[in-house]
Amino acid sequence: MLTACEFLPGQRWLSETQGELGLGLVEAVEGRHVRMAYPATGETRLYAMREAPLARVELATGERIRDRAGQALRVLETRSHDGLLVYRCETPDGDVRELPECELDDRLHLNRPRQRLLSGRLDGDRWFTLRYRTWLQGMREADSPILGLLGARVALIPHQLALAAEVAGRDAPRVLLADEVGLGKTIEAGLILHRMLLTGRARRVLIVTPEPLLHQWLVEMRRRFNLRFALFDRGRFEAIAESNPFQAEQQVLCSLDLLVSRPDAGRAVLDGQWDLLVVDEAHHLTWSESGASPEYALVASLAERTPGVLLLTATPEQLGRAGHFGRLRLLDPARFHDYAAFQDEESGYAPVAALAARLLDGAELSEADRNLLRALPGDLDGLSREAIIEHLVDRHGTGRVLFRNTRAAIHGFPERRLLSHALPEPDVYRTLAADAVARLTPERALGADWVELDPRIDWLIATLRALRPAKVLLICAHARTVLELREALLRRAGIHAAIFHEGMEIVERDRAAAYFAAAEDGTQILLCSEIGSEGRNFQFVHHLVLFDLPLEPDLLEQRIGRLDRIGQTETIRIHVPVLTGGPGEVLFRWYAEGLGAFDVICPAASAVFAQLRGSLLAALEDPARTDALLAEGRRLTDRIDAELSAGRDRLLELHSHRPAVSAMLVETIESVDTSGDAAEYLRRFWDAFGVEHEPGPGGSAVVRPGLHMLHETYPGLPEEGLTATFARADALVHEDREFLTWEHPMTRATMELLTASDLGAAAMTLVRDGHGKSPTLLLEMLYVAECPAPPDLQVGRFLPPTVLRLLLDAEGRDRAGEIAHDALQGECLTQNLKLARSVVQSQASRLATLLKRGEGLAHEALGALETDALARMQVLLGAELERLTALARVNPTVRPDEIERLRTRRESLGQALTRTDLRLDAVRLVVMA
Ligand SMILES: Nc1ncnc2c1ncn2[C@@H]1O[C@H](COP(=O)(O)OP(=O)(O)OP(=O)(O)O)[C@@H](O)[C@H]1O
Repeated sequence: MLTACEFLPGQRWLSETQGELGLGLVEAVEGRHVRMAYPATGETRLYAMREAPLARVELATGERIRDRAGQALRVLETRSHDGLLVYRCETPDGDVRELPECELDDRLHLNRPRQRLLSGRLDGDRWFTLRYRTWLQGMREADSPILGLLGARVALIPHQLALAAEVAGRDAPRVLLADEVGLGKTIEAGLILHRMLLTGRARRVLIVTPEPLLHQWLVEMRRRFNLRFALFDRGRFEAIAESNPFQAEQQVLCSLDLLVSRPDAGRAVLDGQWDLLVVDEAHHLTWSESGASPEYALVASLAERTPGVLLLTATPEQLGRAGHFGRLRLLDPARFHDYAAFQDEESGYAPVAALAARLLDGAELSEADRNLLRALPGDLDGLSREAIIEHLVDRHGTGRVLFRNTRAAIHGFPERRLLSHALPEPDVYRTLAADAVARLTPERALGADWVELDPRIDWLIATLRALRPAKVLLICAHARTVLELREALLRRAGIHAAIFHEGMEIVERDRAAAYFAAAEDGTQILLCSEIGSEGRNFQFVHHLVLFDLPLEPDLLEQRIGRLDRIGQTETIRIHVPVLTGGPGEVLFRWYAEGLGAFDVICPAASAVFAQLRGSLLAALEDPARTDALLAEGRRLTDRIDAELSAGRDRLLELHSHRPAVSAMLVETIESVDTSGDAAEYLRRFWDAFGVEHEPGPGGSAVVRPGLHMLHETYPGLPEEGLTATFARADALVHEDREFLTWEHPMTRATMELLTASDLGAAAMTLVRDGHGKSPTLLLEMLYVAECPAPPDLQVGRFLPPTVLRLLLDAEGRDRAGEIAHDALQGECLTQNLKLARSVVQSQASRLATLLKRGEGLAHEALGALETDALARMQVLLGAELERLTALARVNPTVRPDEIERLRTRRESLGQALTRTDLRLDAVRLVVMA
């Protein structure tokens, strides 16, 4: 609002005749004169107080402004102290601060649609239309099920989308993502955090990974989600002078090793005030009833003080069930406090899972099923089959905390083929190695000479030659073996190999991976140690050599998972050189015949291993026991497989993948992808703004800064320009092209640029509809209702910034329902200011009446909007609360604090939703002639 009042030094005023001077600042009052400084232009003016063409600047609640440092703010409240104004403002991050008026941005353009229209300061018609579309798009996104999922550069893989939507929809999710290796846990975590960031639910995010995976995460977050994480290694940690370096960044990626090995880093990270913690390869966090590793202890402390926690592991039971329990305990210590009780509980899931499965298959229910249904807590009578299944899945087991998708449930994965090669075990291996386990990697007992007598070397050379030019990944247990193998291949056969092991710096490893991946002059083989290759992506390779075999079945799965992952297009050939007659052969047969773990993933493997570990070790020492071991292994595998698929795993599978939900998500994203809306919006904006764009190769667009752009720069557009695509398929193939969607930072900055400025706030159009009578007027008004609230309340789900469009005819009737905005396209009168101004002058009093009438109508509509939003919020949160409370009675994985948070949220939302701001955002005069 601009008001008249007395002049005082420090006040801000605006020149009514020379708006281009920027905001004025009263420097001094000298007798009857006032001296006004205009810091934006460096000018000073002296005015006679009585006739100064100046208007006092007093901002209204809800106005978007900036301070001198450029920080974007929204006004929450205005207070006056001795004639000077202080604004209470909110930053986009939800922080609240005070801003004295003298700190206002000197270049502040006040968005005054009314004044602009009446003074004939008009923008092009297309800006008005863009403005309207921007608000409409914001409303569309607010409660969209695909928010955060749409803009990721990923193929639409159903189980990932459903999982991400479910987890990101929770208040402070704490879950273990345990999909089988290579099914996309990193992508799932990325989708979850992308949505949480876009909705404001998370701002400070910490990702902790093993050191070798740091760079891969950095790249995946950047290229797939446009998220720029700050990578903290030792150097960076030391280089930041702040007392807590982690406070310097909002999104941080760092290694668990750094946090554990440096006490100062560990302390600092605990003070980081994170909203969301992601821990990759969480099976490294070891726990047993008698103690925990330092890594575990650190993550436990972090998890205790961070509301959202995502733990990722493909092998949740690596190192046993106790470790698995320990990881669940990190997520919810209150629920998982007693290991024995946990084990008991798990054994009770089978009948419930069987019932859920029968319901799912549409089978007739037996009397026993019905009895079980009746015996289960909660009133299931009268519910549909789908609803009963949902209840069963939701209310039993670790369902809400643990997600595990399997290849068996997802389908469409390529096959694996085992190619074993029997080789004689050299005599010296038998005598030198300390015991049978040591003989599994016998070369370690010998010096570097082993390469001269080990038959696996010649076999490897011959195999590589036969497979040439196909790429081959070799994995073995030890880094030393990797180094010696490389040398032997070079010396004996002139074969260059890239290497990858835990002793290498991250940069060296990335270079090696790139050297191997290069299609033309890359190496044929990459030699990896066990740890060195964990979590890495090598799906472009189809041949895997297991130079030795690990004792732990989960490690075998991790190894095969380097190739057997999303994106693998061919049958995977697994080559195993087997040293016959010794423990190597026993272990090979154990995997091949006992567990059947080469051809497909063996879900029972870790449980069978835990039970038969002693027999396996005995057979390694004494191969004569092998047949008995294998028979026992097969029997146990079959039994556990059957139990798992009937019980725990079936429940897990039903809960981890909801086909109906994922189908809806895929369909919705595809329809937005194919609508071309975002492309059309951006192109219109670029044309209006002066950004150059032209068709590029293969349907792409080449975008460059134009010579006469409205502003000097355009957000996210480098001087040299960029190539962009609007097509998902194209974006997946051409990673060098920006994937422009509604969620891309460039699109979001464009939308912000429009709504935060006054572009298109006043416009005038001449529509010639040939009615032959004297011209008539229509006044189109866009009101925006905004509900100020901290971002984590997510008020936008119920009342997003909402545009109310009014179209008043000369008699003040609202015709918006009859005449759409798009139907009123005509001749923009911006170019003919003389005509525009004469229309305004001649209609000034009618316009004033219409504007007033519009305000009344908009306020009426606002009341309805608030009532409606409140009712929807009560219904939705009420149902969520009811569900959680009911769930808590039967399934203790629901944490009491979850329920409490939801309750508090409902209350705060109830208050916030009655404090909506309403303002006129834009106005357009349509002359019908
Ligand atoms: N939706 C997707 N679109 C495109 N690529 C994907 C998608 N999901 C996964 N991928 C690719 O598949 C591979 C495996 O994904 P990811 O690394 O997320 O799996 P993971 O389950 O974390 O694997 P690991 O168990 O080895 O840690 C990666 O190369 C990833 O980029």
